[in-house]
Amino acid sequence: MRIPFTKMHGLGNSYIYINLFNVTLKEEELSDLAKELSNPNTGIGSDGMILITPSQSSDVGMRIFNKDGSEGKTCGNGLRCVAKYVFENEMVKTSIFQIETKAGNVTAEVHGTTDYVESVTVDMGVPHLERQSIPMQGPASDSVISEPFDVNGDTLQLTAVSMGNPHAVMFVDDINQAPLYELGPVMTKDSRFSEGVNVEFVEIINKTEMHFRVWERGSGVTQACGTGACAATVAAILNEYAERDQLITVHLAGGDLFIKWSSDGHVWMTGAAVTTVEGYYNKD
Ligand SMILES: N[C@H](CCC[C@H](N)C(=O)O)C(=O)O
Repeated sequence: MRIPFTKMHGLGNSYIYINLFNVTLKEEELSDLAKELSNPNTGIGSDGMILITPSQSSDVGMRIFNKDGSEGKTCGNGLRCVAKYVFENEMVKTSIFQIETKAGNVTAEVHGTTDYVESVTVDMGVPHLERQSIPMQGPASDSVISEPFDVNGDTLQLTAVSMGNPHAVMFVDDINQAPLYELGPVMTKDSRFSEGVNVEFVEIINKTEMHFRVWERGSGVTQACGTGACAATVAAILNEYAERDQLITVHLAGGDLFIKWSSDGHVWMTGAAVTTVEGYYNKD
């Protein structure tokens, strides 16, 4: 079976995009297909697979699968690339439109033309802080803001934020010393996070800038994580390192994202989206 695909990335966080307006895939095959396409040796190579789907409630829908075949609920870098793709392919008629995700519908605005969309702004909605929304073990309505979290013999100060997917944010003095590889794989599977967690380390530079690194649930270390950058900005503001309504520059390994947690509660993310490959994948 020849499957048409587009490989795109947001700051180096790459996915293989399949447009289900043109292709039919079996639900039971999706997890294995994501693993297969993500494999750099026998597949195409990416952090996972993203499906562009018809939607009853929005202009289009998006589903994200991690490298290990697990399905996430949303994806910031993915949303920007989906917005670029559907606008450039004239699947939507306006530069502002809705995208349905498993974490709810979001509004995207593309910057550019149908010939070339350079960047995209997405209203990522309202973050959720209660343990039950992360989800995280403990009193359901409590939030977790710089709370002690014992792991691997260390006690870390952890802030938990859901952007529709779960994030554990820790602040460090030097991002280059962040224990990403030591703690990422352990925390992402810690039983206190019943659905796993995306693990982020942040070094505050000043009130409007931070360094950021991520170990993603289901994909490991990636170059960037859009929902993670949103979660890190919310965590920085909750810990009074930054302020609401300010545009925060998040320096990720793959580049910069511009995030604002506005006083109406919504988190706004702006950043690049790049198409690198279009082709056909020969599936046995
Ligand atoms: N890279 C994505 C996040 C994927 C999240 C996924 N790892 C999960 O929640 O399982 C982003 O740009 O937001």
